[in-house]
Amino acid sequence: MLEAQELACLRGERAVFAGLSFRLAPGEALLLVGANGAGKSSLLRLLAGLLRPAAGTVLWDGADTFADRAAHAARLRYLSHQDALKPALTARENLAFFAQLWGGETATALAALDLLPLADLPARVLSSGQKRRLALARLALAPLRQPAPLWLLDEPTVGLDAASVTRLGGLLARHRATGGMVLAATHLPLPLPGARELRL
Ligand SMILES: Nc1ncnc2c1ncn2[C@@H]1O[C@H](COP(=O)(O)OP(=O)(O)OP(=O)(O)O)[C@@H](O)[C@H]1O
Repeated sequence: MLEAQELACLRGERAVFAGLSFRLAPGEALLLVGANGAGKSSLLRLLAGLLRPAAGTVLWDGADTFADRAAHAARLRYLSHQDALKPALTARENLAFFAQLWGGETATALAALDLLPLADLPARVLSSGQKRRLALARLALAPLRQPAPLWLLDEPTVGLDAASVTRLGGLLARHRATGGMVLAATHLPLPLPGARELRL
């Protein structure tokens, strides 16, 4: 169970949000919506442990996530709005790096986002939607050794074609069916049936 209690966020000198509380149980999904600058990306960074709240706490099964940042990092996958790819490495090599860290099958993950035909191209030559698919393919590594129940996704569908959005929808559904949780910031429709909405 993830629980945010009375969170406040400061960026620079500016208060972005305050008094934010919510809970997320296994299998649930939360869509973060709101205007540009409302604080959606900031909230995801805060939940990922990359930014400290100005006030309030983030709890995992009742324990403060900042008390053991390594344990928290190991239970989550954070996809920022940047794709975080090494341009000189091929698509397969980019994913293999994360497979070594987390476990999971590179070929299976490539197939999940229909990237096998592009697997041996350097990431720098991929189109922007193809790069986004490669970033998302990390979610499909599905390692048994170190499963990550909490997925934090910042604008995951930007640049994706309709077929890729459907593939991502399948990935999200399978994750939730096995007790995974999803928090996604988006301005676009996202295939997350039954998701609650948190407006910032
Ligand atoms: N490193 C930073 N230093 C100072 N202010 C920042 C920093 N990062 C973000 N901000 C400010 O924090 C506020 C929230 O930004 P954030 O990126 O969380 O918004 P968002 O809701 O994700 O926006 P968008 O819909 O445009 O992606 C904005 O006003 C932004 O200018």
